[in-house]
Amino acid sequence: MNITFLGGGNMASALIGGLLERGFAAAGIQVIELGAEGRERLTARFGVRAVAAADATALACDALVLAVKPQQMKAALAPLAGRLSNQLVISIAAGLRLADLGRWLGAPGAPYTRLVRCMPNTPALIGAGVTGLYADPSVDAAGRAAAGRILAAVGSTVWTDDEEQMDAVTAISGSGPAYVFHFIEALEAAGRALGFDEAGARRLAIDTVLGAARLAAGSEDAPAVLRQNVTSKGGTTEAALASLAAAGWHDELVTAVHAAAARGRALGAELGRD
Ligand SMILES: NC(=O)C1=CN([C@@H]2O[C@H](COP(=O)(O)OP(=O)(O)OC[C@H]3O[C@@H](n4cnc5c(N)ncnc54)[C@H](OP(=O)(O)O)[C@@H]3O)[C@@H](O)[C@H]2O)C=CC1
Ligand SMILES: O=C(O)[C@@H]1CCC=N1
Repeated sequence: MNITFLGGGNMASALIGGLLERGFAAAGIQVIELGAEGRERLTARFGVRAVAAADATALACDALVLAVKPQQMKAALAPLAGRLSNQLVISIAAGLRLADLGRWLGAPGAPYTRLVRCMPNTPALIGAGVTGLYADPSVDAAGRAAAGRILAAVGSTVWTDDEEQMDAVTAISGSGPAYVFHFIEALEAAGRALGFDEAGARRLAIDTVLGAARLAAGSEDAPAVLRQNVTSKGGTTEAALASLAAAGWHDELVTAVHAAAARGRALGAELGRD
């Protein structure tokens, strides 16, 4: 499979690194990247062909991965409009709907429909991402399998057959690493306040999150059961959880995820208007 990336920033680099590690050949990967520095970095790091604009060689691919910022997408797709034959187009952009991407990519009156919308996350950088995927109903099983293979190179995959759920995926797992990093920051700050130096507090915080996530991933017990296993009657955890409950922490996090999903929907509506 030959893959071309439109945009060669953070997420494209994560995906390319994962694909190469999984045995995809560098010769089968190209990147269309505006920045000269970015192009040099991509070629030096991955040995892939990087070009400033979509030439015929870049478009002679099986899959085109759209990896520019949502706000950059319409302008980035303009030079491609009406030039695609049957390439599978995979967007990783937050918010943007397939109908709008298809309109921007197609010829007048003939929207492009061989489209898959995905939402990976930054742990993809170390092959530990999770990606939600939604395919236009016209995409055949081979197209879905190809998209799944590309994203599986950087972690696990979860399909949905409802495009609206992609805003939920974005809010839960796309943005999710930021919530976890924020949690680590708070645990580290607490460690500092309780007398540890930065390195010690950070080690305790990060390894706690890492260990708990690995335990949850490998356990048949639900996270609530694992939490109860830590919580001794009349003990320290119970005191902390009571304090979190009084602060409404659980509900606040649910509200925050709703805010992210709403922002994804609004972004799609705003950017898709024209
Ligand atoms: N960051 C995250 O956690 C996640 C991001 N995403 C999505 O991934 C996409 C990419 O995000 P990210 O990698 O963080 O962004 P980056 O800004 O790191 O990468 C985008 C790249 O595209 C380049 N670019 C801009 N316009 C064009 C163009 N017309 N033609 C070619 N290249 C262009 C940019 O160059 P320049 O810098 O010069 O503008 C930049 O190098 C976004 O749509 C985002 O919603 C998805 C999941 C998680
Ligand atoms: O914050 C954002 O909009 C992007 C999408 C998911 C993670 N980062």
